Amino acid sequence: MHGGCDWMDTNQSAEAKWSHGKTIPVKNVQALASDAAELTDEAIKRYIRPARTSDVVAHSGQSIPIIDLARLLDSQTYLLEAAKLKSACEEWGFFQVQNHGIPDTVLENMRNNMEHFFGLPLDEKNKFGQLPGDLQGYGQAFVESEHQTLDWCDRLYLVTQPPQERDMRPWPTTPASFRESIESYSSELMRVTGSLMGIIARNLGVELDRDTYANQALRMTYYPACPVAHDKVLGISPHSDISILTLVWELNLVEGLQIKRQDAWVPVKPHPKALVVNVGDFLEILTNGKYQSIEHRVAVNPHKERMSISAFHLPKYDMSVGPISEILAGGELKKYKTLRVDEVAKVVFSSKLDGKKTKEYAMFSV
Ligand SMILES: O=C(O)CCC(=O)C(=O)O
Ligand SMILES: [Fe+2]
Repeated sequence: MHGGCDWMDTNQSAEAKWSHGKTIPVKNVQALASDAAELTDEAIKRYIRPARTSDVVAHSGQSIPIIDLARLLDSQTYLLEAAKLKSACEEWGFFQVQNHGIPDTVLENMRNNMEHFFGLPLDEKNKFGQLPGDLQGYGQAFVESEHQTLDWCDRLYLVTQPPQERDMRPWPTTPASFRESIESYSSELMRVTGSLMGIIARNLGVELDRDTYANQALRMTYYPACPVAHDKVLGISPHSDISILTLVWELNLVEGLQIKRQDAWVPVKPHPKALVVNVGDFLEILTNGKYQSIEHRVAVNPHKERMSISAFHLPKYDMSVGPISEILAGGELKKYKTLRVDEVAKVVFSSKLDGKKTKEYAMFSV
């Protein structure tokens, strides 16, 4: 094949991969929230959740473990820090990573560009909006019905790695340095993920092919302040991530993320120098449940907007993932089916966020 045909083929295959998830378009939340007079009971009724008994927020001072990447990479301190990582994966499924080595300039550029982008007028942001049938771009996700409760956030979602999977159309060109910032941020996060996954594999006593975490997508989320009924509204519904590993940067340090632990919601305090890392569903499947993905959600703030970037690292889409035989103890049965990654993605990306969806789908029934 030559010239134009090559380009078309590449473009079509990127589109085909991402058209397997779908979402119903809904109103922009930032625009709704920006006009106090607009925030009538009628306007926000689609965001209001029925009260739930499991809504206890733990304020007992529990906080997720902190892992130091520099200590993990230093042979003098490796053993102790790797043991901490092992227990964080087994006992919590969530931890913070400090000393990740991402240059301050990379983080600052990304923060400035993201703030600038979300501050643009709606029609400017919509130039990079989702097209029908595509999840990438500026918009929303996980809306499967006209009746479901909606999340109080807007998102910019982009497939970033490997580079040949990129569709550049929804990558913003305003501000001018945004694409370059995304590129640098994305490769730094790939490096951190590679280091963590190397040690996670050693802790598990297995070899993990890099293809297992070769795909990366960034979800940049903007949660407007919610001056009315903020205690009945959520920024993101309870869910676990489909990924192998997710790395979240709470870039303006506003609280909101809460993780489910022993039936209470534990707030995660943003740390200025750390990334929040969580075990995803595919890592749970690979480890036959030794490491579990944890349900989490985001609460909204009545006065402050919140911004975060989630970097999802996933296996290549044409891979099949199931429990790794080498980590099954003698006689241990596989609890999860072996499924193609793109098939699981299709189910998860076309339905509303609702608890541990992948697990329901992938687990053998007992
Ligand atoms: O905003 C956050 O802190 C977390 C967002 C999240 O859970 C997600 O994007 O899957
Ligand atoms: Fe998440």
